Amino acid sequence: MEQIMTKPKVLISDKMDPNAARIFEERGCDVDVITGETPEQLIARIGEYDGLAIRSSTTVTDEILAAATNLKVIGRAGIGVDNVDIPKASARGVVVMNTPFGNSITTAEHAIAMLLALARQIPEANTRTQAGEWPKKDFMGVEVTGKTLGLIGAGNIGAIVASRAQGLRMKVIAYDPFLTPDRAVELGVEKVDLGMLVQRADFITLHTPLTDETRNILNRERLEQCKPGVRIVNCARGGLIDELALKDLLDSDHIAGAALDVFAKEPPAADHPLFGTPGFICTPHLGASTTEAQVNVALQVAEQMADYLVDGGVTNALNVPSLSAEEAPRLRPYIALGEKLGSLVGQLEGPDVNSLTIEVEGAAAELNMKPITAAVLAGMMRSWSDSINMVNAPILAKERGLDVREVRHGREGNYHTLLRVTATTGTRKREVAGSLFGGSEMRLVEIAGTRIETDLDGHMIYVVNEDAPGFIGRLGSTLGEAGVNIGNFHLGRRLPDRHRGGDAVLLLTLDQRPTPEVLDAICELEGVKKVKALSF
Ligand SMILES: NC(=O)C1=CN([C@@H]2O[C@H](COP(=O)(O)OP(=O)(O)OC[C@H]3O[C@@H](n4cnc5c(N)ncnc54)[C@H](O)[C@@H]3O)[C@@H](O)[C@H]2O)C=CC1
Ligand SMILES: O=C(O)C(=O)COP(=O)(O)O
Repeated sequence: MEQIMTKPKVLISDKMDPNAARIFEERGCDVDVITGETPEQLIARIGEYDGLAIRSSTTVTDEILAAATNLKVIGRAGIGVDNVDIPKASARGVVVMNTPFGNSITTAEHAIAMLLALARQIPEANTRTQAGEWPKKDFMGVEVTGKTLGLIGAGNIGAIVASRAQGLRMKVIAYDPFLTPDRAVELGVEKVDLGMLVQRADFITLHTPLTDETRNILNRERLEQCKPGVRIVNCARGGLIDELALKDLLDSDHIAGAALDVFAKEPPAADHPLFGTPGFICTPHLGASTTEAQVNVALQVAEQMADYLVDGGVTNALNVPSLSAEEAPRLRPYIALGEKLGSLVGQLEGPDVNSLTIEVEGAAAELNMKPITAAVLAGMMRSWSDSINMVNAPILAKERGLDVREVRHGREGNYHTLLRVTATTGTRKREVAGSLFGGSEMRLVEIAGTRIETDLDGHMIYVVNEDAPGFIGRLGSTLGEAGVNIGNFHLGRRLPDRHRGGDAVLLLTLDQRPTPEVLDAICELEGVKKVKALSF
């Protein structure tokens, strides 16, 4: 996908294992590690970077993205990406990727640690014992063996928590609308709805992302429905539980204990209502904080971001399809060809295009089409408006209601490999086709039903004229008189019969951009039906 020719520059804006910076350097990126900045400081700095590597302390807002004029990729060394405005990043053409597995064991272990800490009130017992007391009679815990654990969210972390809890001889029930019955059997958990979960669980642990659907999933009403004496662990995201309701229900002893690693606002205010509440314990978003997990996510995020910035490979992106670093070099010439063909139809037809068909044939039919389609769309839409790239082009195309079709032909054609783009407006249909010669050199091979063979490069003029003797001479003189030198000249007659006296198509490469006067003069030549200046 996007490949940059100069050395890519990456900013690491959150505390990250030093392996990340090492990998960036080894992969040929310049890297700065500047943590703890205010949003204003980040806005002032971000414009110079191609990549931004973060954890949860940097919030990437639209204001930051607006200032990030060179940014191509945001890499989250971790899982949750609720601190990144992904729709805005996509609209601005920035890839957002995370490391979906690197810290999952560590986070699951933290949830289990919190669960046991709640069951045996370890934090408070520790504090008071170290303060010189011997408060043995004040602490009566509960066993977890035989108790029911309710999982809200049974994805990667939830599944690990389930297996660890089963090791502790707990019965695990799970609420997750995307959990299939087969997967539930595989995990050894009973799938239940949320109402059932809160009624039955002795312990509840949350492992969902924070989304519009999950925000306040444990709201006051749900918390009130919980089994009296329930203990709740949240090592997922603040915002999943109503913190004030939690405080009230801890105070009334309806909830026996709550352990939060995450808060709705981080860091929480020093006078947060839950602080000091009996039965409440917390950690400062430490779920992912083990040496092992931090090395994992640092290595992975740096490799993934470097793959994208250096080779165009895309892994674990949340807003574009994946493209392996091995696939990227094979696709690169097709991406260049797709962009040029897209640009050609975009310049010829303008923004009235309402449907686009992209066909691949021969060697191209073996490839992943998504990046090629994205390249055609980017090439086409960039000819009408700025700041469009392969990341935001498919989204913008969808927003404008463009009908995009992909067709993969198994048939043998005239070319070893072929990419055909057909753009339709309300009144016209424009078809162009291109191939790669020698595996990588792009050629336009068909336009307006005419076989032709040219590169699309620099300043060009497209002319359709009645095929009659003397025309080429007159055209050459018109350009010569205007002091415009012709670099290349390609001529073809319209298919299918290519008969004399029909229309001819000319594509000329010029050494300079033709002025409007030159284009007018060509328009006035006898037999000219269409003239269009193009630039690539
Ligand atoms: N405290 C910490 O330091 C860490 C926190 N996390 C948090 O943990 C979350 C979960 O991580 P993973 O398990 O790796 O993600 P995952 O994507 O593998 O699993 C999330 C699960 O939530 C389920 N889900 C989605 N919407 C739901 C809903 N409305 N109700 C119930 N379930 C729903 C999904 O189906 C999925 O199975 C992350 O999104 C992140 O916010 C992750 C790592 C560290
Ligand atoms: O990976 C996640 O989702 C986490 O919440 C970990 O956050 P952190 O990288 O420790 O700031």
